Amino acid sequence: MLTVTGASRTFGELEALRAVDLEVAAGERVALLGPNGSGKSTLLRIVCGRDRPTTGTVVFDGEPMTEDDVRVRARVAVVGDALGCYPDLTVRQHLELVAVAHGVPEDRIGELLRDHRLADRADSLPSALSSGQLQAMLLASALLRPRDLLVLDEPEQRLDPRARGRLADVLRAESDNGTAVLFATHHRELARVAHRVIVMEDGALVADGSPDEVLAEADA
Ligand SMILES: Nc1ncnc2c1ncn2[C@@H]1O[C@H](COP(=O)(O)OP(=O)(O)OP(=O)(O)O)[C@@H](O)[C@H]1O
Repeated sequence: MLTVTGASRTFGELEALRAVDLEVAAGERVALLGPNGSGKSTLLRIVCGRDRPTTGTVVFDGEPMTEDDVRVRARVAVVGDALGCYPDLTVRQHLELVAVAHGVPEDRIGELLRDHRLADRADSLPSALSSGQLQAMLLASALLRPRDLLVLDEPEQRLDPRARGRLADVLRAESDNGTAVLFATHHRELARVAHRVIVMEDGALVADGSPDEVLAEADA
């Protein structure tokens, strides 16, 4: 589904990504671990078409990704920033907007609100939500729209342990349905949900293997 080859990204003198190669297959769950500033978000922004590599290529479903690629906008769901949040729309209106924009029926909205413990906040504005509820709304929005690749940047942020458990279930169900899932996390237990864990350091991929292999090595 996704092939990144030799992707680098520099910001002035800083090499935030150093010739990264990465493949994620349909139905695969891949976790990115690594310290603050190691390049995880930079890589995720590039794979979802929100930034371009300074050098290297990104191929999505067999086609080179272009700037502001319509295919990517239609098929890649992203959870990772609050940019998708309008201060004057309620939680339910956000989901309705996503449904209309992506041409999907609105009949799953109620179920998503219930699944993500937002049913009693459906008529609240984002400013009245807790940070965990806001994160739940962004996740529910991504799950309402069509997607072949789901990209999540630290989706566990601000979630309590039960909500984190639901997130782990969502990630498993997504890839069981054939969606490629790529997520950055600082939470090792969430990384265990992945088929493959990749560790980044200083802009480079320094380990890639099963959760057992990679996390045992990281502990050593
Ligand atoms: N727009 C930008 N301009 C300049 N430097 C940037 C920019 N975006 C990222 N960087 C730098 O690139 C490096 C990688 O940042 P990135 O956000 O990818 O790290 P990360 O692994 O996601 O970190 P964290 O775990 O803290 O989220 C950092 O040194 C960061 O300061």
